[in-house]
Amino acid sequence: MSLPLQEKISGKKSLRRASDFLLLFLLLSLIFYRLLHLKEQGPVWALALICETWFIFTSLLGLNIQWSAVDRKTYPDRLLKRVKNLPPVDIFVTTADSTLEPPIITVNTVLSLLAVDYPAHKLACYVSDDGGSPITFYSLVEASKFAKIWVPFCKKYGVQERAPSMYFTKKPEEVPHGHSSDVFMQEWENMESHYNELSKKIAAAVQKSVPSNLTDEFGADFYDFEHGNHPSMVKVILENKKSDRDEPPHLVYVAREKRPGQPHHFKAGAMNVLTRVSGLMTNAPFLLNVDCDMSVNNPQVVLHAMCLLLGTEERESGFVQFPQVFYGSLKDDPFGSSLVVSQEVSNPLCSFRAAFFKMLSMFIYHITSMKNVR
Ligand SMILES: O=c1ccn([C@@H]2O[C@H](COP(=O)(O)OP(=O)(O)O[C@H]3O[C@H](CO)[C@@H](O)[C@H](O)[C@H]3O)[C@@H](O)[C@H]2O)c(=O)[nH]1
Ligand SMILES: [Mn+2]
Repeated sequence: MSLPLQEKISGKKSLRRASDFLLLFLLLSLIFYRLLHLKEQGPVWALALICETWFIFTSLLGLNIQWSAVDRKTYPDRLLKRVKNLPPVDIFVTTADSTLEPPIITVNTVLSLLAVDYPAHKLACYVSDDGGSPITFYSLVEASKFAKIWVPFCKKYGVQERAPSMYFTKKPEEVPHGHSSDVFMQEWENMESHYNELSKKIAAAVQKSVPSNLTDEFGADFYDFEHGNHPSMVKVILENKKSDRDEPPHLVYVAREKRPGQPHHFKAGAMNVLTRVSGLMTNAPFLLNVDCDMSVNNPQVVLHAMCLLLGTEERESGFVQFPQVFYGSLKDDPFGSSLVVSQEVSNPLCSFRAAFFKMLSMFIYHITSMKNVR
């Protein structure tokens, strides 16, 4: 019998459940106490009562979700042995404003995704640019040239952090197993200088606001692009022809049509367009959705997701949500902006970012909701 691709690990929950019950009991007693003295205390207590009731309601929802929470352990090595023909995955990256979301950030997100440990010809990365910005497009074209050396470097040395801006923040502490120190250091320095060059080119393009070499090679299409009023544009930046194992995946730039007065529905609208464009181009059965400022910090992320989506019992799963780790937050996170509690403890729901989806499940959902409407 073959070993499972994933295992559920249910920890001991009795202590946790007892403490949740105690907390709930205390909160309900508070509400009871407020109700008892509401008449004497007046409107301030009424307001407190409303707030506390809402708090208890949301706590109950959280309690409901975490009641039978389990940890899941996934086994990518078993997956690679068992599934010879891994399914294609379309990756969606959304960006909306080249000023608020500097292109170098989007570029790092895209590079980290292009370099994941998965057969490159099975991956296609679609970048939706709601800003319709030539700078973003230019940055992606430059990044695609860098990807041709970055992807093989990451795979050769088993780099863990595949967003170059993260990887080059410090010198490597050790030489990857089985490699010569001299050769590795030389390649590392070479790679770092190429990345610095890429960053400089992008910074210069941002400064000038129109990259000089956009005029001929690719710029022409952006000439009549007016912000918020332009036709749609789809450009294939990289095409993986399967000829070379180290070749990066497909990379496609998409700027959807925008017209004044037409609602564009923000990220949801961009995602809709991406499903249509990818449906015509690669039509993968799975998709991964990432915001432009999220890089991948585990190169096996797609394999881990596939362990959950391709198993037997897991056929029921429609999506796999990964937790997020935040960089650069304040020490001890006093404002809770890293969402540690909501992601890891109380609320493992789908946040529509850093999540894998099974296309078929969305399709089925669509059909069922259509039926309901009728
Ligand atoms: O018109 C738009 C607006 C936003 N985005 C993209 O959507 C993502 C999220 O938008 P952002 O403004 O960064 O919102 P956040 O608060 O950081 O994101 C959270 O909240 C959003 C809803 O407010 C969700 O859509 C996101 O998935 C979730 O990460 C980013 O990649 C944007 O580039 C677009 O593509 N088009
Ligand atoms: Mn954001």
